[in-house]
Amino acid sequence: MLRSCTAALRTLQALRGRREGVSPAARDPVLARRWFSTEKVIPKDHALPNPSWSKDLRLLFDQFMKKCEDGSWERLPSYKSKYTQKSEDFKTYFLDSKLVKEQLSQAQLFTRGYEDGLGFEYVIFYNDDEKRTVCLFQGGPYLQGVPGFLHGGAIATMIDAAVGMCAAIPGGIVMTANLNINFKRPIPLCSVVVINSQLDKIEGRKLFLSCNVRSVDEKILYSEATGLFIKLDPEKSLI
Ligand SMILES: CCCCCC/C=C\CCCCCCCC(=O)SCCNC(=O)CCNC(=O)[C@H](O)C(C)(C)COP(=O)(O)OP(=O)(O)OC[C@H]1O[C@@H](n2cnc3c(N)ncnc32)[C@H](O)[C@@H]1OP(=O)(O)O
Repeated sequence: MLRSCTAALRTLQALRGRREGVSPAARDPVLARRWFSTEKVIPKDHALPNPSWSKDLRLLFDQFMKKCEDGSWERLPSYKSKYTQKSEDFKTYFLDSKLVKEQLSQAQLFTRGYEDGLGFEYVIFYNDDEKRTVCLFQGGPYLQGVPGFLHGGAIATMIDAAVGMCAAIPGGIVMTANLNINFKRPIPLCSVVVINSQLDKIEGRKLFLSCNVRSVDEKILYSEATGLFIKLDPEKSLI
């Protein structure tokens, strides 16, 4: 069975421990054909070490992989994502789903758009009991802002992605409504930082999260953030 289209959502669903509604394959014959085809497309999981990873990043990765052994933590795979199950679910929120499908077939995840080591190198781990994620992030040379330091937009992007995953696992289909960041210290280019995200509360469709970005030795607090994510209303179109 074809797995490439479903990997991202399956991970989320598995972590959430439940499946909701009718399967998209049951609704979409094209997707169903793809799922049941014998063709095997194995997408590259980018949340794994590559030669550009620094010693710091590898050491932290190994430490968290150890924590995964008893099941308390889970490494979240990450794909450039041509056309994923998540896209399929999002499709229902757009008016012209055919057009969106064509566009999505070309789309790539923003944070995975660079060659290894040049942009966003990261891996996210999730702890379901504590409803929190830890993102290990090494920002490459193409993310420069002030010379020698990471661009604030790149930091915001990575915070959004990390906090977003922390919201999406319990919340399902969510979008960022508000992201508030205090940049306290500049992050040196190519250094490794740890982005800790925490789900604080859920009120109806609203998920409130907080986040901090620290150095590997935890001595430097680079940024702090809060985020509001909204679970999308299936009755409302996004556009
Ligand atoms: C993130 C999951 C992805 C999982 C996929 C895995 C793969 C890869 C991972 C990548 C992770 C990337 C993460 C990136 C996430 C993003 O950046 S999303 C892009 C940026 N965000 C947007 O473009 C959203 C634009 N806004 C909207 O579309 C809408 O405002 C909304 C959908 C957010 C909410 O609209 P609607 O559903 O109509 O809700 P409302 O009725 O308006 O509001 C509901 C309640 O929320 C309160 N609220 C809404 N917005 C705000 C706000 N900005 N601040 C404070 N409160 C807000 C609103 O008052 C309502 O509250 P009550 O119910 O009345 O109490």
